[in-house]
Amino acid sequence: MYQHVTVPEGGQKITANADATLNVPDQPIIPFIEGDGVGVDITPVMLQVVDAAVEKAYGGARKIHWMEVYAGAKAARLYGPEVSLPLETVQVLKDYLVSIKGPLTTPVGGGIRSLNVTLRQELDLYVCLRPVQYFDGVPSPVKEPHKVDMVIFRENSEDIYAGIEFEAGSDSARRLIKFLQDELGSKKVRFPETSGVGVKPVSQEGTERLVRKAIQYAIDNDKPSVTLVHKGNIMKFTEGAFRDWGYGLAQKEFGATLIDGGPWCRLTNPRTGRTITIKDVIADAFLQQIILRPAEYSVIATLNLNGDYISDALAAQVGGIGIAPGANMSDSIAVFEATHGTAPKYAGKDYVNPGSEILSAEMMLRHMGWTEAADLLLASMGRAILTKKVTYDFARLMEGAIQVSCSGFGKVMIEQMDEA
Ligand SMILES: NC(=O)C1=CN([C@@H]2O[C@H](COP(=O)(O)OP(=O)(O)OC[C@H]3O[C@@H](n4cnc5c(N)ncnc54)[C@H](OP(=O)(O)O)[C@@H]3O)[C@@H](O)[C@H]2O)C=CC1
Ligand SMILES: O=C(O)CCC(=O)C(=O)O
Ligand SMILES: [Mg+2]
Repeated sequence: MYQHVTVPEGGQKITANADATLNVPDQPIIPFIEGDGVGVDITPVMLQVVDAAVEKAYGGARKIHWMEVYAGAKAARLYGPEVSLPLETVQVLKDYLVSIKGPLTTPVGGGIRSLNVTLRQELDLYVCLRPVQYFDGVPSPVKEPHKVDMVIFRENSEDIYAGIEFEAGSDSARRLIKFLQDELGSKKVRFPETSGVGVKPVSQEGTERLVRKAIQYAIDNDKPSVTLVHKGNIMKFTEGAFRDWGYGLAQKEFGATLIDGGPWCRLTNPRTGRTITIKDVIADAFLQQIILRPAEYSVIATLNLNGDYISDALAAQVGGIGIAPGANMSDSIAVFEATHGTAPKYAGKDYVNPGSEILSAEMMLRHMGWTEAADLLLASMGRAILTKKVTYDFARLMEGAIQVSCSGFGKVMIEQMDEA
C-alpha cells in the first residue's frame, strides 16, 4: 500500500470521535520520524525508554507498535534526492493522528524551505505547545529556576513563517516593491534595488483559534493568567491586531470583563471559580521580565516568530534545550517533537541529551490518555537527574556529575523506573 512504509502487524489505528476525543486501542500504531543530525541518537533512545515505561506501567496489556515514516535526509536516500518530505509521510501522519518526530535540518539562506514548517502547514498544526518546567537538580543560569512554570502557545501556521519571501534582485521582489510604491504609495523601502522582501500574514481566524486554545488550557489546568506576547507597538496591523483580537476573543467567548477600563481583563474559571487574568506584554520587555520576574507569567500566547525565540530563551532558564519538549497540534492531529534542532556537530556521536524528545513522548502518552506511563516517564526523568548521571549539557554545569552518553542516560532512566 505504501512505497517504503511498513505497517506493523498486530497494531491498530488511533481514531477520533466527532468531538475530537481519541479512541486509543491498547496496541496503537504510532508513526515516528527518526530525524536528521542527532535524530539518529535521540530517537532510538526515546523509543526504548517509552517502551520500557509502557511495559512497566501496564505489564504487557498495552504496547505501542512503532511505524517508521521518513523525512529529511533519510527520505531523500530512500525516495530520491529531490524528495525530503514524501507525500506518504504526510498522509500517514494525517491518518494515524498521533505521531512523534526527531528534528529536521533547514539550510540557512538558500536551499529547501523548512520541512518542519511545511509539515505544520500541510497538516494545519496551528498550535505549537511548549511547556517549560524545572526539574530539581538541573543546573540553571538563573537563581530561582523553579519559578519558571510556563506553557507557550505559539501560533504555528502564520506570520513570516508562511514563507512568502522574495529574494533581493529577483523579478518578484522588484515587482512587489514597485506595487508597494506605485499602487500603495509606500515610500518606505529604503533600498528598493537591493531589498529582499518578506510578507507577514496574521489573521483574526488564526489568532482566535490559537488564543482560544490557550485560554481553554488555562481553564482546564487551573492557571492564573494568559499573557499575549507581541510587538504590536511597531507592527500594528499584525502583532497589534493579534493582541486586540486576543482580548476580543477573551471577552466575547469566555465572558472576560475589563480590569480598570482595560485592556487587561479577567474571567472566572468555570471549573474552579478562580480568576484568570488576560494580559499582554510587548515582546522585548517580556524577554527581560521572564528573567527578572518569571513567577508573573503562566500561559503564554504568541505569534510564530516570537514563540520560536521565547521557546529557546525559556528553555535555557530551566537547563537548556536538552530538556525542552513540544507538540504541534490541530484539532485532531498531533505531532510531538523536541524544541531543539539537529545539533549537527554532535550527530551520530551518542552524546546529546535525549530528554527533549523523551519529554515530548511523555506529552504524547498523556495526550493518548496513557497517564500512568506518562507519570512514570516524568518521575524517572526527575530521579535520573538526581542521580547526577547526566549528558554533557548538564554535566558541564553540575558539581559532582558523572557524564553519560545519550543512550547511557536512557539506561539510567529505565533503571530509575525499576526504583518506582
Ligand atoms: N523542529 C526542528 O526540527 C528544528 C530544526 N532545527 C534545525 O536544526 C539545525 C541546527 O540548528 P541550530 O541552530 O544549530 O540549533 P540546535 O537546536 O540544533 O542546536 C543548538 C545548540 O543547542 C544545544 N542542543 C541542541 N540539542 C541538544 C540536545 N539534545 N542536548 C543538549 N544540547 C542540545 C547544543 O548546544 P551546545 O553547542 O552548547 O552544546 C547545540 O549546539 C538547523 O538546520 C535548524 O533549522 C532547529 C530547531 C528546531
Ligand atoms: O524548521 C526549522 O528548521 C526550525 C524550526 C524551529 O526553530 C522551531 O520550530 O523551533
Ligand atoms: Mg526554534
